[in-house]
Amino acid sequence: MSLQNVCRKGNAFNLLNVSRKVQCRTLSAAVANPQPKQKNGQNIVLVDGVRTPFLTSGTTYSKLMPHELARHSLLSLLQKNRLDKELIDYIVYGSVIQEVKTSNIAREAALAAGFSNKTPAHTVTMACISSNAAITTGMGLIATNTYDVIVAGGVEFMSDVPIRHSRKMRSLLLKANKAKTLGQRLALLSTFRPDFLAPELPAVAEFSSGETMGHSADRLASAFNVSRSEQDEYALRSHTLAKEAQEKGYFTDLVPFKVSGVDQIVDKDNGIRVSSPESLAKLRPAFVKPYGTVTAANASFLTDGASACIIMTEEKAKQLGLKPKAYLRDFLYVSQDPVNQLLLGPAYGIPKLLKKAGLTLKDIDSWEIHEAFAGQIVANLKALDSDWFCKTYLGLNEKVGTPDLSKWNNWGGSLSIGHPFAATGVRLCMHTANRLVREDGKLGVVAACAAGGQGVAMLIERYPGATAD
Ligand SMILES: CC(=O)SCCNC(=O)CCNC(=O)[C@H](O)C(C)(C)COP(=O)(O)OP(=O)(O)OC[C@H]1O[C@@H](n2cnc3c(N)ncnc32)[C@H](O)[C@@H]1OP(=O)(O)O
Repeated sequence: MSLQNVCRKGNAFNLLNVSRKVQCRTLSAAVANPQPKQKNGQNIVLVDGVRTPFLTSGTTYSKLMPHELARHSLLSLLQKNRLDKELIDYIVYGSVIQEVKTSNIAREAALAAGFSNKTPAHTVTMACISSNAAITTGMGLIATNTYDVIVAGGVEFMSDVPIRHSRKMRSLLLKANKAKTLGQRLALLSTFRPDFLAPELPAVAEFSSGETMGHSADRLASAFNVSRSEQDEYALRSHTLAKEAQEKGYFTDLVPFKVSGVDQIVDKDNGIRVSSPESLAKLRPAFVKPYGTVTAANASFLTDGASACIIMTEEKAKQLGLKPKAYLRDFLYVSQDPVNQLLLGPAYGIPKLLKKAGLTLKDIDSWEIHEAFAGQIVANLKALDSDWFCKTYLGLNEKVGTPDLSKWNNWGGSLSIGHPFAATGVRLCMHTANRLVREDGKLGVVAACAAGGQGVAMLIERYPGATAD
């Protein structure tokens, strides 16, 4: 049976009904009174995290370089928490579409921020979960007693992406560089053809299949029978909740940015846009034309932004007199077929994480799930609520069920706040930590899909006495 059939086997999904009336179902592995434990005996805490305002690409950040955005997140993190640079043992930073001049952007941003040249830094890349990978790399370094205090973050800069010469042109230029005589150069010149000039533009696409993320999301939505109106409804929910959270001042992870050469200080995400259902319905498909259902409004948009957080052992935080936001309790990565299941990371990761931690859906107080596309999110929810999907692909005896949507991305998500690929993971963790405080919860789950058919799920627990500032 193919994914195309799964939707026909499940109930129609209605976002508004689900959000208010959902009944959480238990995982078969559920245990009573769960108490997440740290496996290595050391509690690792998320002390705090910050981000630049997330801006649609081509707007106010467009003249910067990515390491400058990253620098701002690093400096703001230290300033906000009144920490000395010398305290930081190691920096791990994520980046997806790399600026070739700053390929180890962790190091370049650290040097630009004035960190000592004795502070090592490396860059990780794992598509849209790169800053999750940075955080969990940091957790590993702490767990092995290699370092005590880690800064983890990520940056993405879609306003300027590397555009390459064609392979033929690159080959010609490299040969010309090595040519020793005028004759050799002229001989090479005679091989030039006008089509060599066609540039290679980067695409937000899967290398193994060549398919764009948007096209794949459209196919996924169709496979799970997610209608256009369900997608628009979800997108509208995301923008509405993000606007509310923005107006209430909940985005305390956001640090204003004075961009050089720009008079006004950037102090808000600029992609949040609450539209009417009618105007959303009028938009044309963005990827699969003319019949696709993914549009510019129900897709995450190309975004510039950077984020950074600080993690350490609980013991170290106590020594330093810091007040952490949360415990980083557990995490895992999943990977699956990058063609037909490219964006199903949460559907694979959430059940596995809950099982590992001995928890059920109803134990989770805050869900922070990356919204690559509205259709992708609804497809993941349908997958979790499908007996067929859970039995066939997750090896479970029954469906996982639907998380309580009244606890789901309550401050909006990547659709509305923006998705600077490698910076999103820290934003998800910080929104989880801050929501647990404001919503008086204990446990939160972060989950995200990523290119390559991969995904992450993380378990976060509110720290006693944490504040949401
Ligand atoms: C694991 C992962 O995360 S995978 C996800 C990775 N990310 C991606 O793949 C990025 C996907 N997004 C994109 O590529 C781009 O944002 C696109 C192709 C969807 C849209 O790009 P653009 O066409 O440049 O978008 P643009 O902002 O111009 O919007 C197109 C139209 O939609 C309208 N629109 C956009 N958002 C909204 C909205 N929320 N409400 C109403 N109208 C909207 C715009 O006003 C515009 O209308 P116009 O043509 O009348 O001016």
